[in-house]
Amino acid sequence: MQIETTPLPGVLRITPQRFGDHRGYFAETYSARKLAEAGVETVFVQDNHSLSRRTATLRGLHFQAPPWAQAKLVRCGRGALFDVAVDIRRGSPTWGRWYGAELTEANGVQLLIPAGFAHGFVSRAPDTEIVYKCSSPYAPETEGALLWNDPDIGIDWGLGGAEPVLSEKDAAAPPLARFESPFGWRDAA
Ligand SMILES: Cc1cn([C@H]2C[C@H](O)[C@@H](COP(=O)(O)OP(=O)(O)O[C@H]3O[C@H](C)C(=O)[C@H](O)[C@H]3O)O2)c(=O)[nH]c1=O
Repeated sequence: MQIETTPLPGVLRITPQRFGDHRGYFAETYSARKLAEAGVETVFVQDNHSLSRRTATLRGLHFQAPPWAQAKLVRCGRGALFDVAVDIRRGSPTWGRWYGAELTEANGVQLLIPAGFAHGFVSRAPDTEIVYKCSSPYAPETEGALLWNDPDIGIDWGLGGAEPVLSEKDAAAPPLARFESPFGWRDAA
């Protein structure tokens, strides 16, 4: 399992080892022991799985506020997606900065996104399935959202001019300028 830092401190890029043979491949997609060896002690309590039927389906930017803030370990189970994390911790030196990576079933790459970051992704193939572990259970009363195409964040989703498929909630999310973050820079997750 390769665990690498990214240009956005706190967000990690994880690539599990794949053992290929004539049948296909095997990979440990989550290992508490290997993450702990790399200093990652996050305890996950819920697995999520969503299917996005159409290419350019965009879900995000979402988070849950404390005390139900969620760190996420994200991977693509089928198809391809571009996964994005945005630092929304007030006072953080990287406030409002984003990092994205292409996660595909073929590359097996994962992102570990700490609590205090908003998360979103856009599908890059039909019938794309995202699978991710969360460090807190679903708490809808603490859910928040940030506008996916806020120019002050400036995410390049790689849409190539395609109109994204959005939920009503996501289309109406506030931009950073009108956003009250529940996260402080040094808040515990
Ligand atoms: C997130 C969640 C949702 N639900 C139910 C609530 C709705 O009836 C239905 C769809 O929920 P939603 O439209 O919020 O799903 P997404 O737009 O994919 O939201 C997720 O997308 C971004 C990328 C995330 O990182 C979050 O996990 C989450 O916000 O699933 C649950 O029952 N449990 C849950 O943990």
